[in-house]
Amino acid sequence: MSAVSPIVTQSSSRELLRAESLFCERDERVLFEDLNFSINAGEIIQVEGPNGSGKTTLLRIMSGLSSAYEGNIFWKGEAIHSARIDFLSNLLYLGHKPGVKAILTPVENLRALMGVRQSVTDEQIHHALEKVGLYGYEDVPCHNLSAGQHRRVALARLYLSTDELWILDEAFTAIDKKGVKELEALLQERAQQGGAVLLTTHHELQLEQGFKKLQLGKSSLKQEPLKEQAHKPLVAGEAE
Ligand SMILES: Nc1ncnc2c1ncn2[C@@H]1O[C@H](COP(=O)(O)OP(=O)(O)OP(=O)(O)O)[C@@H](O)[C@H]1O
Repeated sequence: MSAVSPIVTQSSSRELLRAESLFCERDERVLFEDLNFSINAGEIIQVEGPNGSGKTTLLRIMSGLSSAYEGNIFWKGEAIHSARIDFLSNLLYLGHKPGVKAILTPVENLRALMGVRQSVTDEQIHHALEKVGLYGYEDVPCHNLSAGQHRRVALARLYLSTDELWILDEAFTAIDKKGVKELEALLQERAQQGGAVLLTTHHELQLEQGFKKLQLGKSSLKQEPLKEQAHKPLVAGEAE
C-alpha cells in the first residue's frame, strides 16, 4: 500500500491523454509517424522499442516538455495547449534527471517537490523514503548521496503522488529486486485507483493486471500498432 489514499476513484474507461497523428523526426530520421493512441484512467501503457527508437522523445512530447512534433495531443478531450494548467496540475513526470537539490536532504527535497502540488505529512514522506530504500538517509544532505540514491529520492514521489497521470522514463533503474516488486505493485495499485501510467522500462514488467505495449518501430521508420501482451488478452488497438 502506498502512504497516500486516492482522492478520487475514476471510471476505467475515461480518456485522459490522446495522441493523434503524431510525427517526429530527429536528425533527418523519422522516429515515429502517424502515431495514434490514448491512455485512459486505470490503464498502464509501456512504450517499447530499441535504443534510440524515440521512447524518451515520445514521453517528453506527451508530458509537454518537447514541442518537436507534428500532430495533436488532447487532455481529457481538450487540445493540450488549452488544457495546459489542468494537465500539468494532474501530471507527475519522472525523467532521466532526478531533479533533486544537492543542498537539501531527501525529506526537504520531497517537501519542496510536493509542497506546492499536494499537502503531505512528514510521516508520509518518511514512509515513501523507506519504500525506496532510503531509511536512515532521510536527513542526510543529498550531496552526500550516490546518483542511485538521488534517483530513489525522485522515485519516492510516486509513493506520495495522487496525480491522475504518471509518465515515467526508466523508473526501474537504481532499485533492487524488492524495490522493483514494490514499484510494480504501486503502479497496479495506482491504476486500480483510477490513475494512469505511461512508462518506458528495459525491465520486463511483471504485472498481475493487464497492460498495453506501444511498440516503436525497430527501424525507427515505421510505427507498429499497439501489440497485445502475450499473457493478457488486452485490446491494444492503435487508433481509438
Ligand atoms: N534534443 C534532441 N535533438 C536532436 N536529436 C535528439 C534529441 N533528443 C533525442 N534525439 C535523437 O532522437 C533519437 C531518439 O532518442 P530517444 O532518447 O528518444 O530514444 P530512446 O528510445 O529513449 O533511447 P534509449 O532506449 O537509448 O534511452 C536518438 O537518435 C537521439 O539521438
